[in-house]
Amino acid sequence: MTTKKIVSHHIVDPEVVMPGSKYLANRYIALAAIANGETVLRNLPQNDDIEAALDAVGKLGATVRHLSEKEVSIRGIREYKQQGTVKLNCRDSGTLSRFVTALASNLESETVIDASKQMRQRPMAEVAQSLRDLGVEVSGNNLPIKLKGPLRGGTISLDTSRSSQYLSALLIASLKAKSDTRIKLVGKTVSSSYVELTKEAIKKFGGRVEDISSSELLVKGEQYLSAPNIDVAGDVVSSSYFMVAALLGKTSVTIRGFDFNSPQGESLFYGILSKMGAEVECQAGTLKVSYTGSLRGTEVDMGNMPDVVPTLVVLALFVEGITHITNIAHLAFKESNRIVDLCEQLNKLGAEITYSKDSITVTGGQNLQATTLSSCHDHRLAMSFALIGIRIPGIVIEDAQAVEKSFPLYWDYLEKIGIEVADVNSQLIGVQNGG
Ligand SMILES: O=C(O)C1=C[C@@H](OP(=O)(O)O)[C@@H](O)[C@H](O)C1
Ligand SMILES: C=C(OP(=O)(O)O)C(=O)O
Repeated sequence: MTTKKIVSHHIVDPEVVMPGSKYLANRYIALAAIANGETVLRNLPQNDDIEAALDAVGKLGATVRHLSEKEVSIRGIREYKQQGTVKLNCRDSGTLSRFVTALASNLESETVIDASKQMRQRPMAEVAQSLRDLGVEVSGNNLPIKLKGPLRGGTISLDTSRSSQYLSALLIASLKAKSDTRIKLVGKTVSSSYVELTKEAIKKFGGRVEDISSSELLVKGEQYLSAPNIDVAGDVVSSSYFMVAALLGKTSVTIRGFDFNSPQGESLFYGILSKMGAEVECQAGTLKVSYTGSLRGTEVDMGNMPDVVPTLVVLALFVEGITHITNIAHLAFKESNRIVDLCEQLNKLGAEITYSKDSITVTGGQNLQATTLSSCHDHRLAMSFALIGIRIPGIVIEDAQAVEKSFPLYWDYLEKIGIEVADVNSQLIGVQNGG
């Protein structure tokens, strides 16, 4: 386990360029794996989730070749049948677990899909049941799951009230089903902007998803898919940490190559910051966020911005007044319970935070004490908690290697913008805490 301490900072108007989006990369890798021919992906992020995704599609029969550090070529699966049972490990990736389970259903051979202990706890039943309804033999409702296709197509009812990833997974996999797939949505789709991201990615490969109504979609089977070259745009969620770092450091940040056209809800995070009093300038691919002297709390529905909730909660600790975040019940099913774990950790600082099943309320401006916080093995908690050190030097983050999931170079990026990060010997912390 790695432990990091935020020692001090001297952030002055930094400029940053984000690595490629893991969200887009996950979609392009899945689609390239079932495309007809070869796809070259450029500016691919290097992280644990993406390594696991490339490994998984390779095992399913796609040909993966690394052309350079950030460039990979994927030739789509030609034979939808493997010799013997294929075993896949999705590590900590929820997106991959859902996407690859659906994709593997196109194979007529057997696949066993497993993941980390943490991922085994996250829900999969909705995907498993839908695949059964589409003709796939599926054992189990949580990982590890064993399945044997093919995906025949048909009509299903899908509950998307815990995760949009189920729908994204089925939309992608159904493009290669033996016949048409009709998906009737039950319950309110959470994180719906991610479904738009999926539809856009499918379009890039020439695929089609038809919206029959707001709660029914149709995907024609055996579609021809092709996208020879794709540049992966910058990660909008990763950029949130640098915006908040600048505001806490009472300075500005310039983010080059920001993906303003992204349908992903989190791409509008800067709008919340502007409402809180930050100055925001958007200009031809460049986003600049500046501190203007004061920030105030806000009321915001973050149903479509799940992954930047921890970033906003950390900022809210240091602004005037109350920040009330609503519509986030689905955060309970992430790498950690991002309502309970996030708030319980921050309460250790002496923060005034309350939470309910679907909301978080933070009263800013409290007197906070530096202490040790656990990331709960959640990369987003680790990255957000580190920012607290800008205002309260001495914050220690345990299980800091969780960042490898999406942003292994995070600590280096912080150093580059002027935040001093130290490695801590965990035995020493035990002594300091009397442990
Ligand atoms: O489709 C995706 O890439 C994702 C969808 C969201 O999940 P939910 O739909 O489960 O909220 C998001 O939180 C996750 O990090 C990635
Ligand atoms: C929730 C996340 O990812 P996943 O669901 O793919 O594990 C995330 O990146 O914050």
